[in-house]
Amino acid sequence: MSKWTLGIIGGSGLYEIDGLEDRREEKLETPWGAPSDALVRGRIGEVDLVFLPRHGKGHRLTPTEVPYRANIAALKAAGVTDILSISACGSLKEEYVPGHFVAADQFIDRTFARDKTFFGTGMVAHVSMAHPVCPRLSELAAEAVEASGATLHRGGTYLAMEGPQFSSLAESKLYRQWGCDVIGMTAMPEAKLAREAELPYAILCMVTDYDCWREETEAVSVTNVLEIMGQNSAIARKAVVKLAERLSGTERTPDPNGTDTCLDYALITSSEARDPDFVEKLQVIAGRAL
Ligand SMILES: CSC[C@H]1O[C@H](OP(=O)(O)O)[C@H](O)[C@@H]1O
Ligand SMILES: Nc1ncnc2[nH]cnc12
Repeated sequence: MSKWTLGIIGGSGLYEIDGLEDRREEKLETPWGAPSDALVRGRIGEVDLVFLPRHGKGHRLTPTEVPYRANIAALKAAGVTDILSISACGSLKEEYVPGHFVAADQFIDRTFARDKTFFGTGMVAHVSMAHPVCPRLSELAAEAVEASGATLHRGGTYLAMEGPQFSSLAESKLYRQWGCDVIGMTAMPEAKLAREAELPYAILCMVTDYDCWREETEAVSVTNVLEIMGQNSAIARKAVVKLAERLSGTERTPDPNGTDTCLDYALITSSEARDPDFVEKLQVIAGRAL
């Protein structure tokens, strides 16, 4: 039976998860350097979990400094089958109230100072990002949040900005006009790299603020983000436990959208033109398809 190994990337305010049996820490190096921190491994029921705090313990890394490639490569090397990201975000919609959760399913990538691909000279690949989120994992995560007592919105567009400064009023209004629902600084290129590593990816956004567009509300600041997160990170941690319990003992069938094998249709460089050293470097994330 094929088992689930859940990778959990914890964002701002989520530097640990609960309920892990056989908890142990593992320091890993990848061809793209070290991940944000040691991987925390353990088990809930029959599901293996691998947790990684995105900004490192103590929140040391800015959204630009997060080693996204090393993080995804480390999770892949650890045998993760699916990734759930948990991220703090601002609301761009009246009805997405601080304290609510959003299982976003689309992204607009406005980041510009990050390495966004594992591929390059000697090995070119173009994966599809039409549907960047795994609907199966997203639905399971949504149910786990609801079972933990929080309000959850299914679907939504996440605007990924570079940061680390928050948006100007003009930007915030523009993103609302674009139809975006939430704003954050980290889901890109994380979701793109997960796809390149053939790892289904879903995201739970914890709404912490109304960014700066809402006239009757004070503009976002770290103080109000931390306050709301303090009240809600317990729900996120509870949801992770419920998700693992729900998956425990169930077979992990192949991803319905084909992410497990998406490189079969994405690699374009002919065998003779591939750079052997680069192919070797890619083994950890793309070995199945090379
Ligand atoms: C602490 S407010 C800004 C910070 O919070 C979010 O982090 P994450 O996505 O890792 O939860 C946002 O993206 C910014 O990095
Ligand atoms: N308003 C906001 N903008 C960007 N990232 C955020 N993370 C939490 N709130 C945010």
